[in-house]
Amino acid sequence: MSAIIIKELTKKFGEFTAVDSVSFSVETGELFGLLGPNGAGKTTIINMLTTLLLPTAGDAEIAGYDLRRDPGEVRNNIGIIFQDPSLDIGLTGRENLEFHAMMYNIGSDERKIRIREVLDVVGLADKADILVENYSGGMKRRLEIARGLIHYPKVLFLDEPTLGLDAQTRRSIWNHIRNLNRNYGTSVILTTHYMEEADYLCDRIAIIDHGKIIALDTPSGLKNCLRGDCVSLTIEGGFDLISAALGEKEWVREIIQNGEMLDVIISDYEKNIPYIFQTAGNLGIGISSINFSKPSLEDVFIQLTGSIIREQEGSRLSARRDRMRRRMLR
Ligand SMILES: Nc1ncnc2c1ncn2[C@@H]1O[C@H](COP(=O)(O)OP(=O)(O)OP(=O)(O)O)[C@@H](O)[C@H]1O
Repeated sequence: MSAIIIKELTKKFGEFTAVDSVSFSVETGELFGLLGPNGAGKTTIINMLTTLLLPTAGDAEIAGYDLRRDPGEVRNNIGIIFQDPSLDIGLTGRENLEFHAMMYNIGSDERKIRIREVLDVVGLADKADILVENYSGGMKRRLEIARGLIHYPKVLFLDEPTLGLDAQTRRSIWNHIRNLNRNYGTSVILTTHYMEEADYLCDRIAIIDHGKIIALDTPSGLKNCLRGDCVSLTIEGGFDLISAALGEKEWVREIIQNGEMLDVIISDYEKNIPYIFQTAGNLGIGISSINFSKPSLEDVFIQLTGSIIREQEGSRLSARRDRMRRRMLR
């Protein structure tokens, strides 16, 4: 059964189309990612699916309930963790959870059980009685996740769950999201513009740009659509010899010489890389350095949109990595 079914969902703000006839389904128990740059339309999709925003056109079913006909039942069956923190920092973690559980009419005994349970899921049991104003950014995020779980939602929406957090905290949040998905079977739909996050966490990813889905697949399915892995060798001469020898192999897709470097685009590198060494050795060609890169989701995004995710435009990639990437994408 599908946790979410979306049919041609559209949102216009005046003349501007923020979400343009988007259709996809999320299976029960799936961890599904909406990946795209700032302004792509991810939050607008989440806001429509969580009944915060009326669609201009299209339909959706969430946890078996129709978005337009049963918005109340949709709300009862979902949890939402927003981009902007919405905790009461003057209360303790436990008090925040108490308050939220009461809003869902969860009785006092059951409340205690559930609060203990969700605190365990996010690893905050020993910090529950500290004021939230003394929590770190990562702890606040984890408390928000715990709060979103308190009424046992069938579907959990996470809008940029690790925005602005450091790498270590981000990884810890990822593990908590994975655990709750595995242990509770909660279907999760999250938005992110972090490629690594989508790759690490999601069973499937929809890449969104300018309000449209431009690709939808598993992370490996998305990456496999590219040309192959790039092995970049620095060798001391013998380019023609080694190119001819490697060029006979069916797993070699392309060989490009660039100064002292030879870029070999191959499939199945784990299996085939020893053969490259062996060939060079047999021909008496010395390899002074070797570099290897697999296609990343960022490469997929570049191929699909012709640009890197806009937030990352400022970060400079090394010339070599850039060059290798272009080889893989051609
Ligand atoms: N209430 C609104 N009125 C007018 N335009 C809006 C409104 N809400 C969003 N938009 C526009 O719709 C587009 C999609 O915005 P949205 O917030 O969904 O993008 P996003 O992919 O979630 O980006 P981010 O990663 O920055 O959150 C943007 O161009 C945004 O400016």
